[in-house]
Amino acid sequence: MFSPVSPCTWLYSSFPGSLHTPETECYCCSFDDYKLTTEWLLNQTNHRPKVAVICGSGLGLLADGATNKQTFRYQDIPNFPVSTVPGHEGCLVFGKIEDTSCVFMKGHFHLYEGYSLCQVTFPVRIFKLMGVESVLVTNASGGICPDFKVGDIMIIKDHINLPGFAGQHPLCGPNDERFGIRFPCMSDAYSKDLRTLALDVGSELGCSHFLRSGVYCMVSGPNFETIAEARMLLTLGCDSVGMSMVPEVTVAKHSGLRVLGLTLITNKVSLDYSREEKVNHDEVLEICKMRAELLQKLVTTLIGRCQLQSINRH
Ligand SMILES: O=P(O)(O)O[C@@H]1C[C@H](O)[C@@H](CO)O1
Ligand code: HPA
Repeated sequence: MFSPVSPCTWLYSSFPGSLHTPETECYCCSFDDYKLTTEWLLNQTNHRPKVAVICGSGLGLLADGATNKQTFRYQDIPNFPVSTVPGHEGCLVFGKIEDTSCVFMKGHFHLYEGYSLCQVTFPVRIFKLMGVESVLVTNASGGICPDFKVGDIMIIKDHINLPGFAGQHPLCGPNDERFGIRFPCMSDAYSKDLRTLALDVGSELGCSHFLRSGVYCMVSGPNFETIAEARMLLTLGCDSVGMSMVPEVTVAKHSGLRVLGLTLITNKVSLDYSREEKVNHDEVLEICKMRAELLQKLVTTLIGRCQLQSINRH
């Protein structure tokens, strides 16, 4: 739709229009904001990523499988929000998986941190402008489906955008046709080819018994669900619930990126008033740590296989 911007030589000593300031609470990013950040990054790195991996809570280790790495802290990248949640390191890592040039977000942003959805999804449009074609989004979530176990990995086949129903939607506001159309179709947000590939790779790696497929629901957080809310989500057809991912997926799909979503079931959501266990973020991070190595293997194998099957190329 538009050609990637060429690298500029201008170096930033300050970041005019920075999104970090409190007065930009309801900030809506302009095309120039995206362009400025893209040009800055293209000027700082020789990597030209085709795949972006967004690492959710405690999953930054996914970047460790890459070679020839180059790292930027979010606070050093013009216009980038910064991570405020434990388990989100807050840096962008460029590197290679086999022959595929990738960019990893070690940590992403949430509505509950006080960021606007424009800020939450800001990196996705930067990736698009840099030439990325596929986005692999990962996060942690609670299992609603009674069959799910802690440690299961759910391949997302669809989502429910609960904040979107209440007007918290990343595509609200003027539509920029340079990114995508006003009314994008979301019925195929998660690429069928990539989901099939993930299942195949998972079975090759011997993890079929904890690989699931299902519907993810986003809530705003930051509190975990009440039992009545959890029961409502079960009735609505949700298999898991979390506090992220849907805005990034929506913006990625809007701009024609291919999407794969993987969510790690870190806890079972209470559906029963007699259940004693109480979920907390430390437990979420603990399960992420337990599964990180396997998820890393799954992600790196998938990226290598994508290249072989040319799934990255449209
Ligand atoms: O960034 P993700 O969605 O993986 O983080 C989950 C949701 C909350 O941020 C946090 C709750 O423990 O983990
Ligand atoms: O149970 C949960 N609910 C919402 N978000 C989550 N992220 C990890 N676990 C959960």
